[in-house]
Formats: sequence, structure tokens, C-alpha cells
Amino acid sequence: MKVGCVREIKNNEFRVGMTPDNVKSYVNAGHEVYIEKDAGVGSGFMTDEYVAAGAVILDTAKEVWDTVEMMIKVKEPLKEEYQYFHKDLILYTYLHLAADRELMDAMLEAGVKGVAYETLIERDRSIPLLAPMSQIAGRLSIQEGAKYLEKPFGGSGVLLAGVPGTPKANVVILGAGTVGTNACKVAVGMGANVTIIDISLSRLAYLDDIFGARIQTLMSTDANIENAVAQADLVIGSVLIPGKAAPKLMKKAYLKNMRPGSVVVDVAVDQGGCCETTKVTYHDDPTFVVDGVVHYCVGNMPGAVPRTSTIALTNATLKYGLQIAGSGLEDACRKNDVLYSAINTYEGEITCKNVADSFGLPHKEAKELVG
Ligand SMILES: NC(=O)C1=CN([C@@H]2O[C@H](COP(=O)(O)OP(=O)(O)OC[C@H]3O[C@@H](n4cnc5c(N)ncnc54)[C@H](O)[C@@H]3O)[C@@H](O)[C@H]2O)C=CC1
Ligand SMILES: CC(=O)C(=O)O
Repeated sequence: MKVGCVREIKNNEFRVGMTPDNVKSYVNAGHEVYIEKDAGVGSGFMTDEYVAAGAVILDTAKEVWDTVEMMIKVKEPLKEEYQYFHKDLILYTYLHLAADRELMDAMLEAGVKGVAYETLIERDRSIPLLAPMSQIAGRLSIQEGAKYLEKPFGGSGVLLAGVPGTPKANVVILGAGTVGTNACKVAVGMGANVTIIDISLSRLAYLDDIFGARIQTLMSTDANIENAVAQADLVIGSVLIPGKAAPKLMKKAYLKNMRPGSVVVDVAVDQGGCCETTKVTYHDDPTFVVDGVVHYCVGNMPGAVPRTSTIALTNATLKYGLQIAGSGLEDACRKNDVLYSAINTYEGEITCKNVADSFGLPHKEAKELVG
């Protein structure tokens, strides 16, 4: 199959869909690989490394889009990229369609086969193509939160760990999955008081086992969230219902109970965010203030540490990408039925129930359409 990747064009996005090592794996498996010139430079992968691995370098994104049968990206395509969509194109990337109706409509209109990293669910219910970026975003969320708590960045001037004789900062984490656990690890490591909230008691029990008395776990109820947030210096939004728009757990009214200069980092912004006041921000202007509370809502947080992120992401995407390229999407699904869960759009139909439900639209099961 002809596969390839282009340079990401989202604001301050420096990750790339394929490393030179990935190229070698595809070439060794008999595929042709096309890479846009300088696509990997932001992650420290130079064009001559791609050439040495066996890639054909093309000067423009258009040439790559027009050549490949499977496009391997990182972020959802932006409007400028919709012109390259066509029937039979396999688009293998993060899509987050529940937060982007325009993209979904463009993909449906063109008949694109959209394979979304974030909805590929393995047999053990893990989300292997989301997990590495969630690990990174979870760890970054505390780092960013700590920064925006600093007074010169608009924060309340609280140090997460405090010092002897002063209160530690209170960190409240909404969602105890991969982002939440990684945020918890860093916040505990930095010496903050951590409260973590989830609807899954088994998940809370797991965290209780891991962190013991160093954290407080709470069931996700409106009352628990409202009370915890009122005491919080830093709130991390990290809930997910795969494919679906995030539930708005953090109400606007709660902000008034928080100390001015407290910070909300809504990592779940890529699924629409779990705070009523969330709106998408970008790395070059990442925060805004509502009712005195600083909001950080960057949808591509791992793009800030692209070398680590690209390697972590492609470690996970390579295996499934080779399966799709090796047999074609349809046959690859028959051989590994886990792949059906990643197909969000297929020849003009929505094939992910949670995406369809987010817009009140019907869907068809990918298995029925693909066969
Ligand atoms: N902004 C960014 O750059 C990035 C954003 N993300 C996003 O972060 C979000 C979280 O991802 P993961 O941690 O990997 O998901 P996950 O599936 O590992 O964890 C989500 C957790 O949310 C919990 N949850 C669901 N509904 C809830 C509710 N009503 N109350 C409390 N908890 C609830 C689930 O039980 C689960 O434990 C996703 O939207 C993901 O796309 C991930 C990586 C980067
Ligand atoms: C998960 C995602 O969308 C990202 O890493 O940018």
C-alpha cells in the first residue's frame, strides 16, 4: 500500500505521524512510503533520516495527500486539508469528531474511511492509541497548572508543595483514567494535597491501592465535585466516554467559590471539555480567565514535548497501521476485529455510536458495512 504523512499544521503542533524507524518497518513490509519534506523536523527527525529509511520525500503536502492510500497523521485535519479528502482514503489519526461537526461532515461528504486513534478499544477495554498521549498530557497538566498558579502568569501565587508552615495546594482531578492517574502521580510527587474523583469505584479502589493515604478518592457526584472544587487551587479535567462529548461536570457556578487566580486545566477539551466554561485554546495563547479562574484548554498538549510524544505515539500506532496497510482496512478488521472500534466514518456513514449520539444522528455498525 502507498502510505505516508505530512507536516502537522495545527498551531504549535510539532509531532509527526511517522518516525524514520516506522518508515523502515513499512518499507520492509513491502509498502511505499511518502513523506512531506521537513515533516519530522519539529520532532528532531531530519529528512535525510527518512530517506535512509527508504521513504520518498515530496515537496508539498498536496503531493503526499494526492499519492497515498493511507494517511498517517497525528491531529485531526484542519479546514485547509479537507480539500484532499476522497473516497477510498484511509485517514489514520486522532479525529475527536464529537467536538468537530464540520470535520465530520467533510469526511462523510467525501466518503473518507476515518480510523480514529482515540476510539480503538482493545479486548481488555484499554485505549492503546490514546494512552501514551494521555500519559503525557496527564503529567504535563500538573506542570502547566503549577506554572499558571504563579502570580506573573495570572495565578493566585500558590506553590503546589508549599513549604513547612504553609498549606499545600489542593489539586482536584476529575476522572481517574490515564490522564488522571498520571496527573495524580506528578501532583503527589510534587507534594500537593490530591483529591481524585471518578464514577468507577473499581478505578478509585485501584488508585487507593497505589497511592494509599497520600490521596483522597471520591465518587463522582454533583455534591462531591462542587465541594472539592470550592477548596481547589488547581482542577484537572480528565473524564472520557470514548467517542462522546465530555460530560460537563464542572459548572460555571462553581467558579465563584474558588479563590481568584486558581487554575483549571481541562485536558478533556479535545472531546469538548468537562467544564461549562471551557473553550479551545492553543499553545501560543493557552489561557483565559472566567470569574477570576484561569482556564488552560489546549487540545494538543503533547505537541509541546514533540520528541517524547512522537516516539510514544508511534510506538503504539505502528502495530495497527501495519495491519491496515498489510491487508487493507476491511480485511485487517476481519483479521483483528478490535479495529472496527476505531472506524468513525466509512463511505459516508457514521460508524461510531458515541460520535453519532453526540449529534443526535443515526449510525451504522462498522462491522455491518465493512463485512
Ligand atoms: N488536551 C490534550 O492534549 C489531550 C487530551 N486527552 C483527553 O483527555 C481525556 C481523558 O483521557 P484518558 O484519561 O485517556 O481517558 P480514560 O478513559 O483513561 O479515563 C477517563 C476516566 O473518566 C471517567 N469518567 C467518565 N465519566 C465520568 C464522570 N461522569 N465522572 C467522573 N469520571 C468519569 C472514567 O471512569 C475513566 O476513569 C480524553 O478526552 C482524551 O482525549 C488526552 C491526551 C491529550
Ligand atoms: C489525544 C490528542 O488529541 C492529542 O494528543 O493531541
